[in-house]
Amino acid sequence: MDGDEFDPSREAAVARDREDPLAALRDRFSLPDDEFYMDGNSLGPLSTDAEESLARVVDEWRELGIRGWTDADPEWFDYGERLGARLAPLLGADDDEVVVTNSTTVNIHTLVGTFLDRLREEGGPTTVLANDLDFPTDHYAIRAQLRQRGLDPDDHLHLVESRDGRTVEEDDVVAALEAEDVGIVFMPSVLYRSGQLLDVERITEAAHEHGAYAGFDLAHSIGAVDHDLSAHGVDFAVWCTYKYLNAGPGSVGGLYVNERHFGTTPALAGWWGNDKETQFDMELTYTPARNAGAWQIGTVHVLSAAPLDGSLDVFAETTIEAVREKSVALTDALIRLVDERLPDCAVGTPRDAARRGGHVAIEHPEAYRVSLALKDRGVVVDFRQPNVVRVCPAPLYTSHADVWDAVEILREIVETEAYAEYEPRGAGVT
Ligand SMILES: Cc1ncc(COP(=O)(O)O)c(C=O)c1O
Ligand SMILES: Nc1ccccc1C(=O)C[C@H](N)C(=O)O
Repeated sequence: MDGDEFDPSREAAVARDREDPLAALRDRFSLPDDEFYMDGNSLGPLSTDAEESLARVVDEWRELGIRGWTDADPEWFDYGERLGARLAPLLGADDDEVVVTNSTTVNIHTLVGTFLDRLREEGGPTTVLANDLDFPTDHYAIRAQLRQRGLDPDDHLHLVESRDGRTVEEDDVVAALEAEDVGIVFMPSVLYRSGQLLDVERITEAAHEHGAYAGFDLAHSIGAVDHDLSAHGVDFAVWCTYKYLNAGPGSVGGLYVNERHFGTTPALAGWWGNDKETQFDMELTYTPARNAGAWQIGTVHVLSAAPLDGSLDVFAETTIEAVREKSVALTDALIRLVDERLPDCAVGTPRDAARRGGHVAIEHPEAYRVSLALKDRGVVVDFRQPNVVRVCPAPLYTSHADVWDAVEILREIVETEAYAEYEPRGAGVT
């Protein structure tokens, strides 16, 4: 972050918005005028485009019934592959390396399982390297896959430990690869709490130098950060589509498999991953598709994939590089405003844009109650244990003025201790 010439005034924020090439896209989203929606890193908002693509499938279901598999436009039979190809430019991948299928967690199961099986065949180490700040579901899935192969997860899941409780040093990932026999490095692109962006290229290179496979959970970067998975030689990746891709609650996830692994038998096989040419021959022998589609399991979830189709029409009006550029500008402004105006809060997100994803972790000892006070005042954010308010100025629908106004509301809550009126945290979704 350059230390110079940031004008913290609201007028300057409005002036930045006037120069914003993405400003018009905001109108595509259903967002109340009196609300600041800063939780798109958890659940993106509805766009008219997503609503239309969902309505289209419902109409086709009504009008075509079973014929929709072949006669719908687009046909449902290869809905997952087609959406995968539409996502490929956001990932720096070839069309057939990407498929929209399953949930992130299921995709971790099948891909970590697949590469553990490969390692066994190759006689490599069946150990997975993750980190101690991961989103829990990643560990649950990895540990379950190890257990299913008779491997003790306490011995076979190794964790890189964070030095500061916020970030993971790539140097420590490399050091772990040097010190231990690792079979699979599985890391997030962006840490869900602090928003740190890890160096996917460096981790992949280091993994390969040490004979390990490199897989990534892109849940917090897809749609906000540009990727170059194929150029970096990443082995596999997974993500969800309900955050920055705005495809709706529980929308279908996605996965990437590098083309050099095509033909590998998926750990969780099912007929939807069979070669499309022979799928309806109903052979009892499974023939994996020669593309990422092989990692599908059962029938494509057309209704919960449909909103993504429309959502990608919004992305098609810009480039992921332009989206990333605006995202960096917004998070930069947010961090500077917190520094300038909120002396009682700390920023838990790296200040170097190259190490930052699309959201900012604002730390305060009363973060939970602060998040409730913010929501009550129309600033939709979330709280993450133990002291983080996550604020996500998602670039497709957030302006610099929104960021300025949200910081002002936060300043007032913190300065007047307005959070004191709220109950401490109990159970439930935060
Ligand atoms: C890094 C990460 N992985 C996975 C998930 C969730 O996976 P799923 O969509 O399977 O619930 C989340 C958020 O819920 C996440 O932040
Ligand atoms: N899928 C959800 C369902 C309900 C509430 C939150 C989520 C999230 O996605 C949380 C998010 N992954 C996080 O980074 O905390």
